Amino acid sequence: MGNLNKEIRDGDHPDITEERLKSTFDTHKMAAQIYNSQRAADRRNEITSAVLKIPELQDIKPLPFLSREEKVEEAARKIGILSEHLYDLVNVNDGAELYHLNNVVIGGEGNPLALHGVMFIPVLQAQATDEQKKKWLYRAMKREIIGTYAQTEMGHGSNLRKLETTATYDKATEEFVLNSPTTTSMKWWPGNLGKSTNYAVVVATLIINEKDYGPHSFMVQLRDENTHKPLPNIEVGDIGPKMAYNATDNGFLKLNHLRIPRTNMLMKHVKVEKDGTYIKPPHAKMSYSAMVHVRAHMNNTMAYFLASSLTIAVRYSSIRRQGHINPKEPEVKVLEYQTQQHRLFPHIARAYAFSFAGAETVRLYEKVKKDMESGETELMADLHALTSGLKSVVTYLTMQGIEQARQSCGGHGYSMASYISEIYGIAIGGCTYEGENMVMLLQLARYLMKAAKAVKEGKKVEGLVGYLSAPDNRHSLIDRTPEKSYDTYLKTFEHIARQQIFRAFDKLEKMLTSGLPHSEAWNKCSVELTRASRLHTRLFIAQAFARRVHDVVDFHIKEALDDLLHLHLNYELLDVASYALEDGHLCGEQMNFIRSELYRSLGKIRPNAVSYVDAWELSDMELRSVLGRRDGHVYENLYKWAQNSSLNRTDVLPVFEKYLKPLMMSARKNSKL
Ligand SMILES: CCCCCCCCCCCCCCCCCCCC(=O)SCCNC(=O)CCNC(=O)[C@H](O)C(C)(C)COP(=O)(O)OP(=O)(O)OC[C@H]1O[C@@H](n2cnc3c(N)ncnc32)[C@H](O)[C@@H]1OP(=O)(O)O
Ligand SMILES: Cc1cc2nc3c(=O)[nH]c(=O)nc-3n(C[C@H](O)[C@H](O)[C@H](O)COP(=O)(O)OP(=O)(O)OC[C@H]3O[C@@H](n4cnc5c(N)ncnc54)[C@H](O)[C@@H]3O)c2cc1C
Repeated sequence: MGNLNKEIRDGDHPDITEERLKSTFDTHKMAAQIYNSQRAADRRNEITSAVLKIPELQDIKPLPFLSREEKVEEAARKIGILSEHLYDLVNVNDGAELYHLNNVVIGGEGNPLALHGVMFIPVLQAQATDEQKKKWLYRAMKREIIGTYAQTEMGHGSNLRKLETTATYDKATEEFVLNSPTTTSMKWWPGNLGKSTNYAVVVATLIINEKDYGPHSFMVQLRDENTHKPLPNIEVGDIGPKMAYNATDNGFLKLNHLRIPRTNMLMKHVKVEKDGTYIKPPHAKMSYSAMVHVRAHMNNTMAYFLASSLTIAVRYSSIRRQGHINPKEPEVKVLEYQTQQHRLFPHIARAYAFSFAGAETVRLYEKVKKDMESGETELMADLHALTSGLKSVVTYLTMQGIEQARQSCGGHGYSMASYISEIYGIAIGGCTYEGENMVMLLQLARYLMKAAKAVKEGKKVEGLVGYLSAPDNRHSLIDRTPEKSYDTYLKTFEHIARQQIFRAFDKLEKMLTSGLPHSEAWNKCSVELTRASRLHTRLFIAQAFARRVHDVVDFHIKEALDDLLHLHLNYELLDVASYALEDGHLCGEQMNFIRSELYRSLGKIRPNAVSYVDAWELSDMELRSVLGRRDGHVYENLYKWAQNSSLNRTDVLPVFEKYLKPLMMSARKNSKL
């Protein structure tokens, strides 16, 4: 039958092999749950193996030792080589395969085609007419041109309706005049805009006959296709180094009365006729599709970042020995400490939960995308609400989890040899991009307040907010029913979310009734509103996790996932318990029960800890972490890694003669006086 944990190899560190031998489930079958099919999990490993056979695709040296320019060049070099091998390595129509290939070969720090794949192509697919697709999309897919999505400006990102870049229609010439009138109107932030791309979909405020029609999308050629020089009336460049993600040239763009043909406006759903007549889209927010596309996929990318950090931390914790639990016995693996388990295991459960919630979200997204092609827009509001809440909650909790993973590695976690700080830097960008988290929580809150109003008016609501109409127990049944059921936990989460949604609703209503204008009342309630959104979203995540466990057929996988779900429900409930204690839905006795279940869960998870992270099947090449090495041989490789430091090229640095020697000489002279 072979080992259940598929990472076991001869010569590995015995401490990590010992962990893997304890596995109660087949890690490759678990990978099928994480990546949604056995075929997808197999393909990931096949792609990794194929990449390992191509020497030019390996990192020239560990990425933390590269300068920013070298990072940009290295990513571009690999993109060039990848293009030659692309069709042999992946199915280019499969986004998950492409994403995996990118993670293995290039990693998360970015590459010249990042925004091209993530936003430029999707926006053309969703918003270009057939004729426009022929002109740009097919060239973009063949990489004859490289594009990005240029929306955010120096002065405005969140509030799209106040973008300062204008696209003024000139009926006489049938052109739009694109202009950045102020410094703050410059596009600022778009990925790859700085140096890599030669085209961009620019989002600008449409003006026809002096009337403002709001943000619309326009295709703009930025650079000459042969020389790559910026075209006339265009100023473009890089915005400088960032916290992380520095292989990517996030850029600025100033448009100086640039004229583009009328047919460069993306017109699948919305139109400006030759005579300037404006024809509305079937839904006002259809042009926001590229953002929804990324938000819908972010749960999975965040789950991946979180799982990467945890793989590093859990593997390292299984070979790191420090201190004693029993003073008569040798030093223990730090993974034995309950505090270490409490620090890491709930985040493992979250990574799984985000992946399962992500799969459901992508399914809904695909449905809405298909509907939109035929002008059907009914589910757009549901998708917008769901993705707004999830992107905010998942990015925030991912941030917490990665930082805990880093701290759990002690001093070595702080070294770039762990690579966790880079993963952290990349992941936390997600709290900001695609809609600042508070802004997006407030978008979901609008949807929740509408649902709450409907319920108050005696109407029945369904779908994602159906629980607002469902019967509620005054007291939680956790620990009060003979059978062990997750339903009691989910009902408690429902109660908490429902109470908070109505609390925010009542507060808002009270202020409105007192005569406060809506926007002011909204602002004064906004902390309560964001709380409601978070609780609603955390309920959805827990439900998605439970739905997945319910559907699993394989006994051992189901059992292992069930343990994670149990940990998740107890940990998450403790995290938000104050809401349930407030109105007596939970009592002290139940809190004790939940706490003791949590501790019991940690013990249950412990033997499988390494296998839970191994099941993500993240290769050494994609983890880029000395601490997270599959074979557990950390210490000798830490020493090897440090040899890459340019400071070690000579024993004595020039700064010694220049500064340190004079400093010490003069100090010695002074002390002789
Ligand atoms: C497997 C495959 C591959 C793919 C992968 C993807 C992976 C991604 C991760 C990769 C990792 C690293 C790569 C990094 C890439 C970084 C990319 C970052 C790119 C960007 O950041 S682009 C810029 C993003 N900018 C924003 O998100 C701006 C945020 N602001 C807004 O979206 C809007 O301004 C806002 C807040 C929605 C408000 O819009 P506004 O028009 O002002 O509307 P109102 O507030 O008045 O609301 C009116 C009404 O409209 C509804 N609404 C709003 N938006 C939508 C929507 N999209 N759909 C449906 N309905 C919408 C809103 O709910 C209101 O409804 P009411 O009924 O309440 O009136
Ligand atoms: C790594 C990275 C990559 C990016 N890539 C791209 C890209 O490819 N293309 C692109 O166009 N853009 C890109 N962006 C820009 C990004 O989308 C914006 O920065 C983001 O949408 C946030 O907008 P902002 O910067 O205007 O934040 P601000 O809105 O200025 O946020 C500042 C603060 O104000 C608060 N705030 C703002 N409005 C409200 C409100 N209505 N209610 C309550 N609080 C509010 C926020 O919560 C926040 O605390 C990228 C950004 C990053 C960090």
